[in-house]
Amino acid sequence: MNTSPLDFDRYDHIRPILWTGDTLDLLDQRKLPFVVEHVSCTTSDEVAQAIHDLTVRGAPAIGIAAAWGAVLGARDIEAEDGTAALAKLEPALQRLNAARPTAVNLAWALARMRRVLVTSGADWREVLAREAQAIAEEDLAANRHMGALGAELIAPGSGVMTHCNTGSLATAGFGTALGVIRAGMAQGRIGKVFAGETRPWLQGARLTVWELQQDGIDATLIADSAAAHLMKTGAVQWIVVGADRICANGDTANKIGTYQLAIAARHHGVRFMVVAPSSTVDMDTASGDLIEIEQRDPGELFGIGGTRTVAEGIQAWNPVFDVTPGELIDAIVTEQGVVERPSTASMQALFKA
Ligand SMILES: CSC[C@H]1O[C@H](OP(=O)(O)O)[C@H](O)[C@@H]1O
Repeated sequence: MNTSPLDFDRYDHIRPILWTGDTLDLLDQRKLPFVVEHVSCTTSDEVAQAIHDLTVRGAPAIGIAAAWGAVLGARDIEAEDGTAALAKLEPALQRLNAARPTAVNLAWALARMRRVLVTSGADWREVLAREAQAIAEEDLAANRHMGALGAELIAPGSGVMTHCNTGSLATAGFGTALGVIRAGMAQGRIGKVFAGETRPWLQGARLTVWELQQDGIDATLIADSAAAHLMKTGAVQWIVVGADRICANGDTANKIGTYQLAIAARHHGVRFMVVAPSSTVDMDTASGDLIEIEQRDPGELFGIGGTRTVAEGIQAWNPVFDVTPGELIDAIVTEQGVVERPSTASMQALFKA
């Protein structure tokens, strides 16, 4: 097994969020992998729209984008201190917060921006920009640390499957679940990586296998419906996924399809790991049944790659997240530590201490 320190720079080839000092340039993830194009936002409402449209997506990434959106929203505000500035900025923050309901990182980032504003004086504008930068830098550091913590749980020669996209495209870099896979591959712990296509938006097929290909990691793409069959073959020892909101009892909201992966994993003796920074932990929400699950346009189910595949007049139901109960999760890996067999007690031991 390779125990040399990870060369993190080699994973820095993809940056979905670029603050130019004047605009927020977002890699348009709706067009990847074939079109690599940025959308340049100059206002907070343009950032809110980009989050809603999944131009930028991924729980940590939308928190970071919203923080920079707050900086853009403050640009035209005149105020003698941060409290006065917040009073004028609040409507824009509300519109950013309304962009998507499930990932707690969005509200968490905006709450951080409010907190620094109310304690700022005349330099509130610089303080706000520094806080947005800090949120991004802390996320990258957290991902690199979680990579090591999560990889340590994986026995050498393991097969790993992941779902959706949790890489550099969904974060400030390196990724959460994909960071564990990157670290595990580099250490020789992981023999094979499988990625679920993740219908209907295809984050796995369009983003994850493309990200790993940039690293020189050959991931095997599978249809979402092939996952349980793959586990039955014994090729997979861990399912490693990200999260959008982790509740006080360990219940975890993540991309639709995660819950059935956890059920199949438990049935087949495959272990289940959730990897997410503490900005995704919501100790104020007691359990998963209290999480608002985003519903998106049913039309996303009517075609693929711009080609319609469903007859006109068909009904569709398109929740884009589901909730995996804590008892189906073997480990929740955060930068603050690992919660094994998550429960209210084990979560409080780490996050309420
Ligand atoms: C580290 S990303 C976490 C989470 O966000 C993704 O959702 P979306 O692509 O809709 O923003 C997915 O659920 C990932 O697991």
